[in-house]
Formats: sequence, structure tokens, C-alpha cells
Amino acid sequence: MSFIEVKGVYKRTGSDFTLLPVSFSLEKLQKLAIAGESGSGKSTLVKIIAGLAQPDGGEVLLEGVRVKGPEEKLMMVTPGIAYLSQHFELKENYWVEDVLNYDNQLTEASTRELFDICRISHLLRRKTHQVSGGEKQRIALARLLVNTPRLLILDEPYSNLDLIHKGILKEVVRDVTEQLQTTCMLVSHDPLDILPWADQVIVMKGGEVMQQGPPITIYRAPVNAYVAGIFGKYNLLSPDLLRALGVKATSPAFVRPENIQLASKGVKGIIKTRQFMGSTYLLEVEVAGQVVWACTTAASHLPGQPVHLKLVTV
Ligand SMILES: Nc1ncnc2c1ncn2[C@@H]1O[C@H](COP(=O)(O)OP(=O)(O)OP(=O)(O)O)[C@@H](O)[C@H]1O
Repeated sequence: MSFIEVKGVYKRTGSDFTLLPVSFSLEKLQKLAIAGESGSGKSTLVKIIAGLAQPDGGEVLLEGVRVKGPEEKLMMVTPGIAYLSQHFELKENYWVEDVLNYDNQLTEASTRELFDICRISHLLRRKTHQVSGGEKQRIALARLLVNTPRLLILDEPYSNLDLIHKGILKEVVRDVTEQLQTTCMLVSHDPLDILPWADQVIVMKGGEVMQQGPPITIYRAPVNAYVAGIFGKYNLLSPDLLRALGVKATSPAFVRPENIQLASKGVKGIIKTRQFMGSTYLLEVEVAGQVVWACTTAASHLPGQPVHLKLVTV
């Protein structure tokens, strides 16, 4: 028996969207990220898993026990599952400490540990309107965690945060998983949230699971251009170009820009554009009428210059 089993859940929401049957399982402490464009059905799926939306069919089991939908229970909450939405609410003008201690069953020591993990111990003596958006979100998260959920679902938690608060929340999420032993699911659009964090990734489009697998497979071997594009720039190289780059190929293949680098000899091209990306430059290179995205760390390569390309594994 897996920790979570999602068995063929589907749902029609509105007149023109249907979440098609989704099935997967997740082991305890495995980290699952759900990615996909806006409107692809990510929230619909995680709300069904959280017991906050009623599926039209299929079922979700948490440690073998079926998660009831809202039409089957009196309270919205599902024991053992916490869901933090990007639209979370924290009542205005309350002491943070009071919000957190309401219905808190934890010991004093565990409470202190939780507040430290959530980086909110310094905020307890403030009112809820005297904290920033990022701090509010960590308070809302701690509020959910006082109920010691076994599964935490974070629905686009990073979407409204600046890089500093995003970094803090990422550390909090890591510590919640490791120190509180909470299994976590994350909904996000951003490859930088997903790739370094997840053990498993599900990519959705139009209510359908496009691909499911470990981040490295999804990133390096996407099943189609949509999945490739969700995780950043990509090349779809023709068999001819692949062969010129030294790869035996009979069909086109997806290759990331960092796998194509400049060399002293190899396939010839002309740099069309150059973008500074921070740690590298992204080059748009025209090769026999095709656009190829390549990477370099050298600042000396400028548009208009001829270059040679080689394929590398990174
Ligand atoms: N309660 C609802 N009633 C009617 N339609 C809904 C409802 N909830 C979602 N939808 C529709 O279902 C589709 C999927 O929405 P969902 O929120 O699951 O997508 P998403 O991938 O999470 O999008 P986003 O990234 O923008 O949050 C959308 O077309 C949305 O308009």
C-alpha cells in the first residue's frame, strides 16, 4: 500500500473543462510537484486529493483510507491533510500568537520547534495586519501545521513572493518535510521551484496528465514540445542536425541550450542574438536556416559573429 493512491479521479468543472482520469501513487516523504500552464487542472486535481472538491469518479486513498469529498462530510477539512492555497486568508487585527494557538494541540516544545521551522517566532507578538505578505503566508502555513497533517499540499505558494521571501519559504518547506516528516505536494509553474525540489513531477495540460516521472527525465526527455517548454528554453533538432553534431538519429530530439556549446570546430552557425542570463549567455544561433539555442559563459561572443557548435552532456 502506497502512502497516497490516486485512482482514476476525474471531474467536469464548468461546461468546457474536464479533468481526465488521473492515477498515480506516492510514497511517504516523496515530494511531488504538479506543473502545467494556467487552467490545465492542477488546482482541480489537488483540491480533489485534499477532499475539497468532489470528483465525478475515481478515488483518493491516504494510507489506505478513502478521502471523502465535500459532498460526503459535514466539515470541509480532511483529517491528516492540509491545503495551503495561494488565496489563503488570515483574519485581520488578531494577535499572531492567538491565531496560531487556537486549537493548538501540540506541546510547548513542539510548538516552539514548529514556529522556529516556519521562521515566525519573532512575529508572535504582532497583529496579523502588521506582517508582510511573505510572513503572513508562513503564519498561515504554521496554522495548518499545528494540526500535524501527514500530507501538506501547497498550491502555488511562491507565486506572489519576491526572491528573498521565496527563498525563506523554500527553506521552510524543506524543513517541514525533513524535520516534521510531512509528505508534500507542490503546485507550481516555475521550473526553479520544481526541478531542485521534487522527487516526482506530473505535467498537466487541458485536464490531462502529459508526462509523469523524475525531474531529470521530464527535463531531459520531455514527451512533447509542451512539456519541454514548461521547463524552459529548448531545441527540437532535426535528424540531419543531430547527425552533424555526431548523434546517430532518425527522428528529431529535444536538446536543452546548455547541451549545445561553442567549440573551435564543429557545426557552423552565425550568432543572431545574445541574452545575459546571469551565470551564462543564451545565444540564438542560425545554423543552415534553423534556429539553435546554445549557451556560453564567455562574454566575447557577439551577434553577427560566426561560431562552431558542439553537443555536450552536462
Ligand atoms: N469551481 C469551478 N467552476 C467552474 N469552472 C472551474 C471551477 N474551478 C476551476 N474551473 C475551471 O477548470 C479549469 C482548470 O482550473 P484549475 O484551477 O484546476 O487550473 P490550474 O491549472 O490550477 O490553473 P492556475 O495555474 O491558473 O491556477 C479552468 O478552465 C477553470 O476555469
